[in-house]
Amino acid sequence: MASMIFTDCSSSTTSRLLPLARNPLLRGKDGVVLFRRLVTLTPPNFTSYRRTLTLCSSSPSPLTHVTASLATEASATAKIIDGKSIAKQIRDEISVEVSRMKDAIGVVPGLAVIIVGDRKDSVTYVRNKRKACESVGINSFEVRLPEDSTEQDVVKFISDFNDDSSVHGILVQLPLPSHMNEEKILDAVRIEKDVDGFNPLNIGCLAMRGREPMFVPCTPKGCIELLHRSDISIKGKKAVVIGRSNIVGMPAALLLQNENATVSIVHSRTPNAEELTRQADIVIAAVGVPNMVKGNWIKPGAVVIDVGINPVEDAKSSRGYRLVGDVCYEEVVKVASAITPVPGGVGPMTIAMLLTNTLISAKRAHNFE
Ligand SMILES: Nc1nc(=O)c2c([nH]1)NC[C@@H]1CN(c3ccc(C(=O)N[C@@H](CCC(=O)O)C(=O)O)cc3)C=[N+]21
Repeated sequence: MASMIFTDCSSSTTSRLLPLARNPLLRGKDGVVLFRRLVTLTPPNFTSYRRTLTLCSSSPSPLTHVTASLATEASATAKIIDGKSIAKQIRDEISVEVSRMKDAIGVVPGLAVIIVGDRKDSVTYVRNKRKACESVGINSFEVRLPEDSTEQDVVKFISDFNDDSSVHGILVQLPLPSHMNEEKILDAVRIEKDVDGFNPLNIGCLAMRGREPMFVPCTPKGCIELLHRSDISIKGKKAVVIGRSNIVGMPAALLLQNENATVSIVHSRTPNAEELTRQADIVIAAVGVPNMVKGNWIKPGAVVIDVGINPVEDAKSSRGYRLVGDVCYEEVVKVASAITPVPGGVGPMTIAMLLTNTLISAKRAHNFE
């Protein structure tokens, strides 16, 4: 018997995406659509959330008597963690602080962003960052260099910003063109202005007990802030981070550990990734694979933070694509107790944390409490 699940977020099995009548797995010999009872390979307590197409019974005949019923068993739905509105709240708090600082000592925080090339997504993010700065009264400086610039060109601008006292944060938009050495360029940013927190010395401090990092990297910091502001306690919880990147997975795991969670990191070479993830009370997914984390990876009642922002083709969207997370939202929303949406989850928080770090940097530079 075919084992199959119909969901809107299946990414791996093409047959799931085919319309029923064209799907050879569901076609009877004579071309009549043959519905089968769908068997899911999930433990019994996971079956309730699944929207299974329960059709016919194990005896397929007579074919003329085909009945289809869409059985949707009622089940709890996760609380949606609204990153967009939490980020707005944070920007409002930053605005207040920026004004207070300006009134008290006449200093306005400044953020410099360097972008090389014209990747559509990078241009969008940089524009969003500029708008966010404007909305809170932070000065923004933007440098856009052509794709064929040299490393020296980029480093020259970084050096100028390093020496400019009106700039408190410097961000080099990633990814850089492939002919550039990313490490070398990022190393040129003074650690006191590295609001991304990517400097290895900074990561070292983040990892060590009793040390204070200069800046906490924005995306992982945004994830933790979402948990705090949603009154989700981390202490003593089992957390799984899926993905081990330098900019999200690894620092996210360090932060969770610092919050006294017991942390596992699951990655592409983890043989039992699903099983480990299923034990977690808190899951942070940061792999960059659309819809990878299915409903049956999640323990009922777990909290799920989806860091993925994967563009997938969508002719219906004006941009020609839409964004999907690393988590199969439609499935997981029925199992988890709380979940972040994509868009509108972690993305806006990343930018809010960038503004926070820029404010922290300006306050530190001027000894302003
Ligand atoms: N040096 C550096 N620092 C970064 O922090 C950095 C970077 N490079 N390179 C690219 C990634 C990605 N990133 C995002 C920020 C905001 C949204 C965001 O606001 N997303 C919106 C949707 C935006 C849209 O609709 O396109 C949302 O999720 O709701 C997404 C992605 C920062 N990054």
